[in-house]
Amino acid sequence: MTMKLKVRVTLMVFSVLALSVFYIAVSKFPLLYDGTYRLADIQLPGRKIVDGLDSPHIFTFRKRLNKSNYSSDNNLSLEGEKVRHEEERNETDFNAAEDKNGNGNNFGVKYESQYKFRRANTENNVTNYTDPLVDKLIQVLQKSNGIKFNFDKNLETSYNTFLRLLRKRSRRKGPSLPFYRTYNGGSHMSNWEKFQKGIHQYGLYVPEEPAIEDLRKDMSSEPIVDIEQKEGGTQLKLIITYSDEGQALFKPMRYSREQETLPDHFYFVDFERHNAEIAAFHLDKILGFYRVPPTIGREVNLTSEIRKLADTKLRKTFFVSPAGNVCFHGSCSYYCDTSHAVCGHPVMMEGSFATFLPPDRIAPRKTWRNPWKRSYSKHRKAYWEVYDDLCSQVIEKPPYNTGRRLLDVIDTHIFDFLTGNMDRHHYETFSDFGNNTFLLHLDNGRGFGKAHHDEMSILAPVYQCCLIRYSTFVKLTKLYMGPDKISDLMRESMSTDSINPVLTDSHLNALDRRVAKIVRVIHDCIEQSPYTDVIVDDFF
Ligand SMILES: Nc1ncnc2c1ncn2[C@@H]1O[C@H](COP(=O)(O)OP(=O)(O)OP(=O)(O)O)[C@@H](O)[C@H]1O
Ligand SMILES: [Mn+2]
Repeated sequence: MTMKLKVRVTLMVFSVLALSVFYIAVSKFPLLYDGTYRLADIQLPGRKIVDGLDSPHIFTFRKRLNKSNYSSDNNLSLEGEKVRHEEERNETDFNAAEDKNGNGNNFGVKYESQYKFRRANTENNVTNYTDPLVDKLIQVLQKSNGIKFNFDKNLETSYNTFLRLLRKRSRRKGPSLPFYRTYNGGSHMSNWEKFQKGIHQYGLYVPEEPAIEDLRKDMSSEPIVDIEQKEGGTQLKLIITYSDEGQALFKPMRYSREQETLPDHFYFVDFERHNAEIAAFHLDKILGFYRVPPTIGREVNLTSEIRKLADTKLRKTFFVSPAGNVCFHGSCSYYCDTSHAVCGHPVMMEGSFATFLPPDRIAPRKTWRNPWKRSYSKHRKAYWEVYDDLCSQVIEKPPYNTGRRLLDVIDTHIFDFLTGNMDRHHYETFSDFGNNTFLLHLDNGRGFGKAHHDEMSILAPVYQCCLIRYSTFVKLTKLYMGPDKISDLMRESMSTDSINPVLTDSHLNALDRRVAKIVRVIHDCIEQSPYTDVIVDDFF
């Protein structure tokens, strides 16, 4: 036999072998491969069917939209739009859609009804959430790819070790901001400078960087030397300057930890919670995202630390309430009048302090409209709340048609589902890093408002796209399986904050429950399509 013929025969034998292995795998695990799967076919049980984009139904709907002034969502103007809150104030119907009865369909509620959890270990107020279908998914994944999904082998491994091993396999650090590449801050670099210098293409910081913990300590102890009201935004915020010239964004405490969002309040009239901002930092870090600026809690003396440094305009808004507490309301576009004042007890007030990002001239940021933005109207639903095919439109358009962006938006929604934040109208990126960069998770104050309710609709990008980043999936599955639960990791991580306990036990417990629910949504997706189409690495 000639050499050429030998190669050919070997190749043929291999192909036959590979085909038979594939055939056996498919017949044994039908769950794992469904050759008929297309993105447009995604249909979760109990939810309204939306056929492909060419469906006459959708077509008629589009026409109706185009005739009206609802069209903003339809054009998918996804780039660079500035944050606008006119929607809230004027209740215009930006990004809105209406079903035939004028109510919209809340898929989240329908989705909810399908969950049946088995609760175990209810001692010490601790609840484990298990779902037999999630357990089955984990077994199936392990059988089909024991290297990628080696959960049983890691059964005893702590979550933090698991995270470290996972990070070893991925890009950990990218290039830093151009301004900081050559900057070495002279003889002494403060921790906030080290933080800013450490911002890189794939995250705000790396967890190994000691300056992050030191910066958090600085923010809770450094004397405050200047304050200024933050322009823009809807709620009162102050820019704090410390004696080492570092700056932080201060959000005052309005609620006690136990105060839940009022049942009749929409997400867009809910006050922000300072503890939600702090908890969001810890949650983001535990999830290995590193997309929330380091944030701490601190008690300030309203008279000697704030009023003393206020300019005349801000000082005029300070007063003593009938209860004898020092209050102020500042001036802003929305919640800044006597009836929305924030008050100390009697002069001390808790707040959240988030490290300031580098200013625009050093690190300009780009603001993007979230494709799954809500309607910000009490009468209307957003398009994606009524129809299920938004993802197939988004996935066609830059920057979602390539690179990491869509997976990042899905991560953001998973993060928001865990905190219960429905207020992700926009997100920001650093312009210098282009499109292949992480999304900043700023403005998390509307999370942790309802401990006993899980808002499934926040997961819409997950169940409408049926996509999740591999690393996010295995982290959540690890948290589901233990031994470390997300509630315990959060409790531990937040224990050093000076306003500890940051979250009530009910909110911590909710995190465990929500982790199980996310993995269950992924199970439902994999029931419809091959797991390799659902659990993906950065793609395209
Ligand atoms: N850590 C930070 N450093 C620098 N700028 C920040 C930081 N956090 C937030 N910002 C900026 O401040 C603006 C307002 O902050 P935030 O969104 O938290 O307040 P808000 O009152 O909820 O605003 P909005 O009503 O627009 O949602 C944001 O658009 C963001 O660009
Ligand atoms: Mn906001």
